[in-house]
Amino acid sequence: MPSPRRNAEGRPLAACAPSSSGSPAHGGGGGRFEFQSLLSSRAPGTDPTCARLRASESPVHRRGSFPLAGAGSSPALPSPLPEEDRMDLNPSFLGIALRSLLAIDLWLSKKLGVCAGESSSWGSVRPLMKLLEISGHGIPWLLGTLYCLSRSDSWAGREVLMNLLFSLLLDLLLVALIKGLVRRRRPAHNQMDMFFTLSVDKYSFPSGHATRAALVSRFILNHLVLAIPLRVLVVLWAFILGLSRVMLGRHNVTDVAFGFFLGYMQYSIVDYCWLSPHNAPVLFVLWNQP
Ligand SMILES: CC(C)=CCC/C(C)=C/COP(=O)(O)O
Repeated sequence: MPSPRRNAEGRPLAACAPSSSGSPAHGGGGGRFEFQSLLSSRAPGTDPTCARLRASESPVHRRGSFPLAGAGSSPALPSPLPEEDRMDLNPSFLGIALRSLLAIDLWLSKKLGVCAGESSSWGSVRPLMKLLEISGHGIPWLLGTLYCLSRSDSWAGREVLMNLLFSLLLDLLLVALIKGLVRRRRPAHNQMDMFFTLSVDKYSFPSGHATRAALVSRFILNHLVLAIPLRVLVVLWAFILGLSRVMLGRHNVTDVAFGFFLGYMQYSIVDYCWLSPHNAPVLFVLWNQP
């Protein structure tokens, strides 16, 4: 005989989720996530699910809301809850895994945030980290690319720079979009003293510096002929820039990890949509106008 399901406090849920319900609670309900009850930190008194539960536990409510039982004939029969409530109460493996990952992320990010303030354990390195921050900021990269474009006198150079400009703009757009959608706050230990930010930059997921570092370094490695030591330096710069985001307390580790992934994928998009005088002649002709 299967053992009754249990809620987050280990209490059996058999009364709320009868096994005859078709068991949507195991994720069969159209692929819906089930971790709402795990992620919810609402006080019991304010949680509508809890309110419904308490009501269903009341004998008065039970009798009145289960007409098939007949008034007084089966007072112990539970009232069936709407399907979505039963699913909410069932902690899934995915929910537990996500919560654990989040806890590790927050713990590790706090540990690594050693330059988050002047008085932090590595506070003396903070100015250096802030210099690195500027090296991955969008403004110098955009201005630098525009300047080089204006100075470039070869078609090949102009093509590469035009695509770098397109990459940087695509990156800004995607990062702003995701930050606005996810709205994850920056770590509590971060000091918001960054150079030139947009309004979405109050959010931390994903790290814009990490996406830019991955995108630009992949771009450079693919389009610039560099000696091996310089190629290593480019990769090191990207990695240290990402690490410095966590050390400065600007980001959690997962913001940077996802940022690297996103930047890497962005380059694939740029490569796929590569702009050239053949497929985007207007751009190149316009740029050549006096
Ligand atoms: C205003 C422009 C052109 C870029 C903003 C660059 C910026 C401030 C990104 C935020 O980076 P993190 O998400 O790594 O903190």
